[in-house]
Amino acid sequence: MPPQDSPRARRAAADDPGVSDGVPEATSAALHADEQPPLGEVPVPRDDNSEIAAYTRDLTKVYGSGDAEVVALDHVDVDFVKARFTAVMGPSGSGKSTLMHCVAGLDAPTSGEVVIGDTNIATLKDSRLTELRRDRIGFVFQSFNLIPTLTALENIELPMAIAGRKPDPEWLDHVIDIVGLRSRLKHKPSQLSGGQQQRVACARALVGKPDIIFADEPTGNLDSAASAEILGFLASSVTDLGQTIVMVTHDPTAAAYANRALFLADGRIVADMDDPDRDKVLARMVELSSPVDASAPGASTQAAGPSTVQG
Ligand SMILES: Nc1ncnc2c1ncn2[C@@H]1O[C@H](COP(=O)(O)OP(=O)(O)OP(=O)(O)O)[C@@H](O)[C@H]1O
Repeated sequence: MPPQDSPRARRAAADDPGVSDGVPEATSAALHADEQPPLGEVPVPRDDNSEIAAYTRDLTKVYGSGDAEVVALDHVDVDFVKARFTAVMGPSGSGKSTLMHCVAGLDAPTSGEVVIGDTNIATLKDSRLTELRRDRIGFVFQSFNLIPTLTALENIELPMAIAGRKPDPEWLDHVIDIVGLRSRLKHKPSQLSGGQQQRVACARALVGKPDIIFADEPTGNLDSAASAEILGFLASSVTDLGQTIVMVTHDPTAAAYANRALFLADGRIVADMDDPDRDKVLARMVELSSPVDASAPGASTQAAGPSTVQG
């Protein structure tokens, strides 16, 4: 797995020339602290954002009003450090999709700041926001979202073609090789398996070298073998290419491919786990979805806490 993502390791990574070149080195692995804070105790945000791909401050999203009001995000502060793979987890309705949509500029916050690189997207006009999404953000969706009438290669090139840009041929070649699609480039999506279609979507996201890729349940429509392939590919694009990825998932096995798992409950971040593995993630999910029984052995005394988080 890629280098660990503890706050200390992340600070070290920020000073690491290997990371600032966009390719993380393994040096921060040794700095990983294996301890997880209890539920609700999460680190405060960093003040040095030099190596942060995206962050939010005081991000709040309220849907509806009056009796119908729903606070989907409740003053969320989170940093996504460059060249790291973050899984966003939490019970249904906890705010995962809303967080992703607000950070990706797909939905407007009610209040607060969302910054991609050095651009506060809350202040952008619609046309600039569309450009930013096209040029600096990659998306991978559960349903692949490929154009059925275009070949795999045309789908990969589409966002850049819309932007009137040509992909760097060497980089395009490299991406095609890493996703293993060379022999399928002329196939239409209907002639590809689900896993191959998702590889096309991953290549499409990677080819423009975005600041950050958002993956929304990328393995939700895949069998376990194809899921493992896609998750392994996403993880290696972080380790080998220095890509930053934020993935919303319900699946603890998928989260175990990430460097870090954030847990949302009621629109707040209530836990921040470095080096997630399936069992640790499952245990947190169980804690989050069951009422806390203080008399239970080993029960956490806090059900939820501050939504401030360091990336
Ligand atoms: N367009 C909307 N209008 C009103 N309420 C909404 C809207 N979108 C989301 N919500 C509400 O906001 C809260 C957070 O929803 P969100 O979809 O972000 O949760 P989630 O964690 O992604 O859920 P799931 O895991 O079920 O996809 C929920 O209570 C949801 O009902």
